[in-house]
Amino acid sequence: MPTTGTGESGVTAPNGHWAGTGLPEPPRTAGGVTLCGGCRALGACRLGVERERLDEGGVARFELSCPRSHEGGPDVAHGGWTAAVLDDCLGHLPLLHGVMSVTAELTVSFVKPVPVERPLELRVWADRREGSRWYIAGEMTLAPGGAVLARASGIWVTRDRSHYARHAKWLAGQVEATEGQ
Ligand SMILES: CCCCCCCC(=O)SCCNC(=O)CCNC(=O)[C@H](O)C(C)(C)COP(=O)(O)OP(=O)(O)OC[C@H]1O[C@@H](n2cnc3c(N)ncnc32)[C@H](O)[C@@H]1OP(=O)(O)O
Repeated sequence: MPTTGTGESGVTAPNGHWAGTGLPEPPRTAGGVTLCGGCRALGACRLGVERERLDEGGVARFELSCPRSHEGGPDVAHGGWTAAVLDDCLGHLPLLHGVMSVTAELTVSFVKPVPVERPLELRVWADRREGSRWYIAGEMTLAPGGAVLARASGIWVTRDRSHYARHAKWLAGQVEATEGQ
């Protein structure tokens, strides 16, 4: 992934394009975390993902912790945080292969309460690929000891650059149709 250097925030400014999409590469933090639209202004992942990498076996590994701002019950994560971070990290597996995709289905098992502000790990792998569909699974564990806290699996569908333009066109059509009512 070509880059133009690292700014003061540690976020690497991209100058390349995702293979096959024509879309600009998203920026990455010093920890290698690809930033989505909402996190770019902050220069950090708001879900608390600190590091990400692809290991030799093709498994994506993440270091993270649940920020206090996502506390649900006392000292434990809101389930919405757990689902969101699993969606985000599972979707980063195609990204780490230079492929853009969107979540089509996601199933989450909440195995144990997730403590806030504790080091966590997440492993993500592809069970199989069929055409444009990636069948991805992952497991969140407590960093010391490796107790499983949550599991997720789902389907990601690869997209090309027309995805968002197509959406904008579809939305404009919906708005136009309701304005005429
Ligand atoms: C770091 C940067 C990260 C950036 C990536 C972030 C990734 C995410 O956040 S993903 C967000 C959550 N997921 C989504 O928004 C996906 C929404 N769903 C979809 O786009 C589609 O259902 C999708 C692509 C999964 C379906 O794919 P596929 O199964 O191949 O079905 P396909 O036959 O092409 O389309 C199914 C329906 O969706 C519609 N559709 C597909 N793509 C689009 C689109 N871009 N715009 C509008 N409608 C669309 C089709 O027209 C069709 O509609 P209908 O049933 O009425 O004919």
